[in-house]
Amino acid sequence: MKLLLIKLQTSHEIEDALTYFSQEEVKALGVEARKRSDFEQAGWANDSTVVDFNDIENLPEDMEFIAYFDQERDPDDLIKQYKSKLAELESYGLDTGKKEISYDYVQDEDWNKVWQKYYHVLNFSRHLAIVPEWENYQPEFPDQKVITLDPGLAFGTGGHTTTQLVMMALERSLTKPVKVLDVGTGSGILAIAASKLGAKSVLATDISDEAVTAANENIALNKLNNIEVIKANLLKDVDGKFDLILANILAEILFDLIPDLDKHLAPNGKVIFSGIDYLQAEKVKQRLADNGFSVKTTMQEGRWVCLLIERKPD
Ligand SMILES: C[S@@+](CC[C@H](N)C(=O)[O-])C[C@H]1O[C@@H](n2cnc3c(N)ncnc32)[C@H](O)[C@@H]1O
Repeated sequence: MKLLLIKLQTSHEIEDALTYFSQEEVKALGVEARKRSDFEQAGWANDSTVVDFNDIENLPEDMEFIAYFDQERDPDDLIKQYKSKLAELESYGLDTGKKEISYDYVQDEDWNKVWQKYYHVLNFSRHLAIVPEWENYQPEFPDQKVITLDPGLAFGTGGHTTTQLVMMALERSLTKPVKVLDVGTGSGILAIAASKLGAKSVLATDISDEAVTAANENIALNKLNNIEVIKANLLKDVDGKFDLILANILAEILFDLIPDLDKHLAPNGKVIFSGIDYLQAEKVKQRLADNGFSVKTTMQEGRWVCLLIERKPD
């Protein structure tokens, strides 16, 4: 089987936005970014190494972004969607670079190698490490929890800033064994992190069948028996109340979730929202305030904002 590659010559400034768009909106199987600065830094980091740029094949002017798709997808339609995304990002004042878009096909075997080449151990924090199924890792601390992961087709390798912000917020918020709800679980990474950090039980939901399958596989890989995965649209098919609700989904989707939060949040419950572009953070905070919630902590890395939320005091 072959894979379709959509290649963009663009600017490193929009790597996160393109990654999110590719995985969330046009459902790429995976993405890869080749940045000129990575090669330059390789030279600076090892001062005995001389990096001859002429030796690097197709060295991008700034960043080459590649998104991988099933060969059945229509390249012209995808190019149209990427063009309109670039125009939208440009309208926010972002640098979109050369904006050249082309497509190509590669054999699937090559893709598998690429996939594995780009996912490595993430020694994330004092308490968590994310380890691809095909790598070996010895924890840096005897009690560091290891999350074994094969992200498959679902979002959530641990590499994305929005996921990492939730993992940090989880470490801060999970101070006792409580009931957790992970909305939009993707690969299951946050549900697994919550369970390994001591949650009593976790309900993980996703609207996508691929995500439900990937999450169940990853839960089995990690031998956890306190996580249930269901297919659901936000909180619509969810029963019960939870002490901690996590949702790493785009702001547009979080807006639909906010009105149902109160019904599913236990007394003294907490909520963690991520996936919010900083340009939309104030709007999300306002919507939360209108629904009886207040933001206790705001975390930001690059463009991405993560909110730690509680009910407004009476
Ligand atoms: C950005 S990914 C987050 C994955 C993972 N939780 C992480 O933090 O890495 C968002 C996930 O939300 C899911 N999703 C999108 N809209 C949804 C909805 N209306 N209801 C439930 N899940 C949804 C997507 O399928 C995707 O798996």
